[in-house]
Amino acid sequence: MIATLLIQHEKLEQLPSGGTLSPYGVHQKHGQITSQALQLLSSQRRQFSNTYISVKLDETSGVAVMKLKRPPVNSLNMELLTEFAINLEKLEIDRGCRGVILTSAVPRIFSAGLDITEMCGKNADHYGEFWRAVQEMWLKLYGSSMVTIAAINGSSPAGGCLMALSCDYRIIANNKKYTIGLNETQLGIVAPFWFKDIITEVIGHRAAERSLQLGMLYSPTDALKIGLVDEVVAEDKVQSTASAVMAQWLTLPDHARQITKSMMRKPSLDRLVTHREADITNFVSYITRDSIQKSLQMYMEMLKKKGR
Ligand SMILES: CCCCCCCC/C=C\C/C=C/C(=O)SCCNC(=O)CCNC(=O)[C@H](O)C(C)(C)COP(=O)(O)OP(=O)(O)OC[C@H]1O[C@@H](n2cnc3c(N)ncnc32)[C@H](O)[C@@H]1OP(=O)(O)O
Repeated sequence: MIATLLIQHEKLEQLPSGGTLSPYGVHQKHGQITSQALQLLSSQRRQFSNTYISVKLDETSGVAVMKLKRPPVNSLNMELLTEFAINLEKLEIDRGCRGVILTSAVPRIFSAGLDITEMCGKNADHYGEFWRAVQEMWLKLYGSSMVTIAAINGSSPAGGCLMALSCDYRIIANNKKYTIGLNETQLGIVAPFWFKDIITEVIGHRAAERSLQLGMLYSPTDALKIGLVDEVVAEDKVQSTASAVMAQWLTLPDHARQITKSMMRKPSLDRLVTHREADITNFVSYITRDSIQKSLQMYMEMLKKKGR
């Protein structure tokens, strides 16, 4: 028992921020074994935090709450994406964790999507690396065997919406100021095929086509109408509803639910895995076009003007 706890604890040790998946073996910390064991036995919660992600795992329920914490808008830069993938992988291999609630620590924003500055004025190698990190985040989240619930406590455009769409269930706060959707065309860019596939899976072909062509951002109630979210609840009930829904989902045997989830999601995952390198090449050649760089720069300027 103690040995198992030790292994789990060491798997969940805080990693250096901004790092890549590093081996964090079970034999690293012999000297601390006794105090770690005692600490673990007296506590039902484990927490770890990187620069842009914090995780709290409740060992009693087996549910982790993962929060994005990159003010002002949780835009997804390379470091955040990398930390996200590492933390999710750590939870994935932790037997004590069966479900993850994804939410934001930044008031009024779930995530503003991909960090546009990562896609402007950089070189091709950078864009390639960035896109690989975006793919990795999605493969890990969409492909997770855990129950994943998005507790959407703020606006969630583009890549933020993709994250929410990749979860098993979406709960959004009832606030007209919050919007959610894949608005890429409004930036003058195209949503990648796997963004398109996932929104189509969730809301159906007709709604997805309209939504994607017009780059639509929906209020919570409109998002509910088209099935982009599963539930709209009062702002102060988002987390408790997420916990209640999670508890319900966790009443099912993991094995049956996981295989079912995998059957449903495998075709989309396989499509990206098979075409991963081509997708990166395509992204790099697209994003380096002068016209696309200009569109993104203009969009950033518009955002900055609006903020003044
Ligand atoms: C042929 C086929 C080829 C296929 C190739 C595919 C290529 C496709 C590539 C990429 C897909 C793109 C996905 C994306 O996710 S792009 C990002 C889209 N995101 C948005 O449009 C959201 C933009 N932001 C907002 O609408 C708002 O900021 C808000 C609603 C999220 C929050 O509003 P508010 O609270 O009023 O904050 P501000 O607008 O004042 O913003 C504060 C601060 O943050 C900066 N900022 C906002 N969003 C981003 C972002 N996504 N990236 C970087 N920075 C962002 C904003 O500029 C302000 O900065 P400041 O003025 O310096 O303070």
